[in-house]
Amino acid sequence: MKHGIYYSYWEHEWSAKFGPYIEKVAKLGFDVIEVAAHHINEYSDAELAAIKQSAIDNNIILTAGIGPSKAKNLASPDASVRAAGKAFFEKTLTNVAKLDIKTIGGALHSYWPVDYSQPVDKEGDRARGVEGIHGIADFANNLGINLCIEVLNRFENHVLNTAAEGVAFIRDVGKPNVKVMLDTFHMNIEEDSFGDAIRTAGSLLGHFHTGESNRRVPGKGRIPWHEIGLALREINYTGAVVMEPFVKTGGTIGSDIRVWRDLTDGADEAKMDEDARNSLAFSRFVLGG
Ligand SMILES: O=C(CO)[C@H](O)[C@H](O)[C@H](O)CO
Ligand SMILES: [Mn+2]
Repeated sequence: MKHGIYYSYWEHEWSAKFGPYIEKVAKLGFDVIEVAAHHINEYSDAELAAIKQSAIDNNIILTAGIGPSKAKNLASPDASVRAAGKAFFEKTLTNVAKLDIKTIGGALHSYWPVDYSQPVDKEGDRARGVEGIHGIADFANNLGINLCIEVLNRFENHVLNTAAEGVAFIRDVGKPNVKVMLDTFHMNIEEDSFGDAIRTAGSLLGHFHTGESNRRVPGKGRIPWHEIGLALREINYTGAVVMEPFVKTGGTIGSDIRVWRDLTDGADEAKMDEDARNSLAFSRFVLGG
C-alpha cells in the first residue's frame, strides 16, 4: 500500500501549479502525490517533462484527480457536450500519461459538483455514463492508465452513492482498467458499514481517498480507521491510499468543497505540514503500508 496526499490541501484553486509540491510531500515522507488534472492541458511539454523528472528524483509516484465540468460531462443528454467530454478526456489522458500517471480518479462518469437546480435523471445519466466511460477506456488502457470511478455522497453526485452502485456500474462498463474508487468522507454519509463497502468493492477497488467526516486529516476525528484498515487488509488492497483533506476556506476549491470555516485554527504552513506528517504516520500504522 502506498500513501499519498492531494496537493489541494495547501491550495485554493484547482489550477494551482502542482510541480513545486513534489519535493515538499517527499520531505514529509509520502510515497504519492495526487495532482489535479483539471488544467493539465495548459502545461507545456517542457513543464510536464520537468515535473516527471522531479518525481523520479524525489522517488514520488503521481496520481491524478479530476472533477469534470458540466461542459465536459460524458453523460450529458446533449451529444455535443458528450463529444466535448470525450475530446477533453483524450487530451487530458495524453498529458497525464506524460507524467507516468497510472491512476486517475473522480466523477469521470459524470460532472462535479452537480447542479441540483435542474431535474435529476439518474437512470439516463447512469446509462450515458457507462457508455461514455466505455468509450474512453481503451484509449486510457493504451496509455497504461486506470480510470477510477469515484463514489460520491448525494450532495455532490446522484449517479453513484454507494460501493454497491459503483461495482454494478463498473461491471456494466466491463473494461479491466475501469475500477471503483471509494472515499471515507462520502462513505461516512452513505454506507451502512465501512468494512462491508470495502469488501463489496473487493478486487475492483482501484483507488482510495481518506479524510475525516469534516475533511480534516485522518486521525483527527471519529471515522472508524481500525475497521477500514482491517477491511483493506482483508481484500489485499495494494493500491494508493490518498488523504484528501480540505481545511481552509477560499477560492474555487473552498467553494466547490463547501468549506465555510477555517478547520485549522489559523494554522500556518509549518503547522499544516506537521498535521500532514502526523496523519501520515497514523495512516501507515492503522491502515498498513
Ligand atoms: O472527493 C471528492 C470531492 O468531494 C473528489 O475526490 C475530488 O475532490 C474531486 O474529484 C476534484 O478533484
Ligand atoms: Mn475524494
